[in-house]
Amino acid sequence: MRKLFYVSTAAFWVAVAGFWIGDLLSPATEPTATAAERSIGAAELAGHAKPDDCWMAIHGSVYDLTAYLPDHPSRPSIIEPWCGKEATEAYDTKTKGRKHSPEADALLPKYRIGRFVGGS
Ligand code: HEM
Repeated sequence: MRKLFYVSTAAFWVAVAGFWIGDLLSPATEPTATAAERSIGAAELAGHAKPDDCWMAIHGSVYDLTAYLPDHPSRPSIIEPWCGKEATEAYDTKTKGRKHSPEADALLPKYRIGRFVGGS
């Protein structure tokens, strides 16, 4: 009888320690990037239509290109009119039927600020 008492007491504390350690090891619940993604409509986009505050919607994403504009290789007058606008076609053609390079595509994620939910 005494043996049964010792064994069950030990089993109880092993179980308590197991739950405690399991809780410590489980990952903390943090909001995911997807949950935190901003949805941006055409009206909000249009509020950022200046070279010193320039957002564009390209292929369903919104980019804040303010910091990039001074580095863009074209004349400013070619890219700046697209600030605040849905600019997929301009991006895909450079306004003269030529695609941007893969290097240009690779720059985009750095400036992404959300998902475009407005019409084009
Ligand atoms: C949406 C409006 C845009 C227009 C109208 C536009 C237009 C142009 C033009 C005319 C050139 C120079 C001539 C040429 O290479 O053919 C150029 C080059 C370039 N643009 Fe844009 N651009 C736009 C947006 C962007 C964005 C958002 C990025 C990247 C964040 C970008 C990155 C580049 C790069 C890296 C080049 C050098 C050539 C290449 O890699 O294709 N552009 N763009």
